[in-house]
Amino acid sequence: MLHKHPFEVNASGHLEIGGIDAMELAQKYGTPLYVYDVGIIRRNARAFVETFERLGAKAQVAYASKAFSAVAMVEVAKQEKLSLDVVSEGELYTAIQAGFPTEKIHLHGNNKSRAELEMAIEKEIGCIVVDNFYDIELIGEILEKEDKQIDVLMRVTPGIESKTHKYIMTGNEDSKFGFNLANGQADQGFNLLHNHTRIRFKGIHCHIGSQIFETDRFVVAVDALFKQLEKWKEAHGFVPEVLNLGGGFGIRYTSNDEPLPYEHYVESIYAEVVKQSEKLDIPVPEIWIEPGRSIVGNAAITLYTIGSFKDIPGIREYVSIDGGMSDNLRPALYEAKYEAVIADRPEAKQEKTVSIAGKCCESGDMLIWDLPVPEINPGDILAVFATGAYGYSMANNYNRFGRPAVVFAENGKEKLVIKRETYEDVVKNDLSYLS
Ligand SMILES: Cc1ncc(COP(=O)(O)O)c(C=O)c1O
Ligand SMILES: N[C@@H](CCCC[NH3+])C(=O)O
Repeated sequence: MLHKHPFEVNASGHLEIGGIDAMELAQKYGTPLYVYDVGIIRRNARAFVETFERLGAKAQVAYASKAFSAVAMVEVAKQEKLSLDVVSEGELYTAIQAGFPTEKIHLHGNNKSRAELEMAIEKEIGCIVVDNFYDIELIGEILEKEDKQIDVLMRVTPGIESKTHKYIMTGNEDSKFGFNLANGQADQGFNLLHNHTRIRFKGIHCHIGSQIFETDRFVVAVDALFKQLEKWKEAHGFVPEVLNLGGGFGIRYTSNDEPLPYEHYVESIYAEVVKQSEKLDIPVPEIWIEPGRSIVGNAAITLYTIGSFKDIPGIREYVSIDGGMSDNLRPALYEAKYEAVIADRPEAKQEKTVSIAGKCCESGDMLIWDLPVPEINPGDILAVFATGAYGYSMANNYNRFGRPAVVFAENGKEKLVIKRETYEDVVKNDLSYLS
């Protein structure tokens, strides 16, 4: 284990990913390169699925594919018997391309288009999570036109502040997502949904935020949902079939992060749902969760080649790599922190502290501030840990860089699963103005 990250060093003293030497991967596929250890993805998925099984809970673990959506990833999710959370037609299309069972797909989104909803209804996906009144109207219209029905959950905003970056809080009252519990919007939504002739209203959903390190926020969320359910039971006799507590389970980016074992979240959520169901005198509903980051986050490493150096004596030394905010937006967007090692000597004695700069034309394109490193030179391969979630999925073509390639490695075998974008790819939608 390197700095508490789940990777090993091989007999040559090199970093190893899924049983493959990181230096070989960099040489064969070039850099920047995302490499996933598929064994870690499976282990993460099983921690959730097997805990529900052990507890005897009826449950669905839906991988939130926004964290990393790709045909190969969806195939692994399918193998691991996960359900799938998608938030767009593109993610839904990816799932369908990967042959994912549509009845286990759940569609989210705070501004679902008619085309997205039509596709979801045409493909008869398992569930649409309605986010607002416009959703209900559009879904109703499409179902009427197509003479169909569909299962629906209502996303509610419980007014819970989670301890995380404000850009990734979602359960607080001032949020663009969901029907607020406090101001009566959830009641209005309920009135539209529960006697709808075509919408099969199954229950409620809430997602309090992302990268959360404590179970008590989830317990508070369960309590908030049950407070509302009690009102709906008394007034309308409503009994939910499903409660979806979203995702948000925190992972280790740096050695300062101390994530909880995933089992703890499942156990706490389940215990509270059972307790509250008994109190309300209803059968324990099916519990759904939507982990994204916690399935893929710690499973990938990004490999970069080190290039130029700039030493400002008494201030800092900048070391530039061949990627940056174009393949990992998180440091620029959330001041997210990462750790990294030099791939062919990950355990070498650290000699100095440098700051790792991306190559985009932005002062804010800094991947890691103040990273301890051994003696390093241009051409060295830098391996950044825990880049598996919201890395590739938020990659972009800023400065017209092509997006990196993605490789899956497992048990000493590797496979290219996303090709590197070429410059032809980058200009493929451009049309000449003059000819
Ligand atoms: C509705 C919903 N479900 C699931 C997730 C996945 O969250 P995470 O990747 O933190 O598990 C998100 C993202 O925050 C979300 O908005
Ligand atoms: N993209 C964010 C998380 C967003 C969660 C999706 N609702 C991150 O990298 O942390």
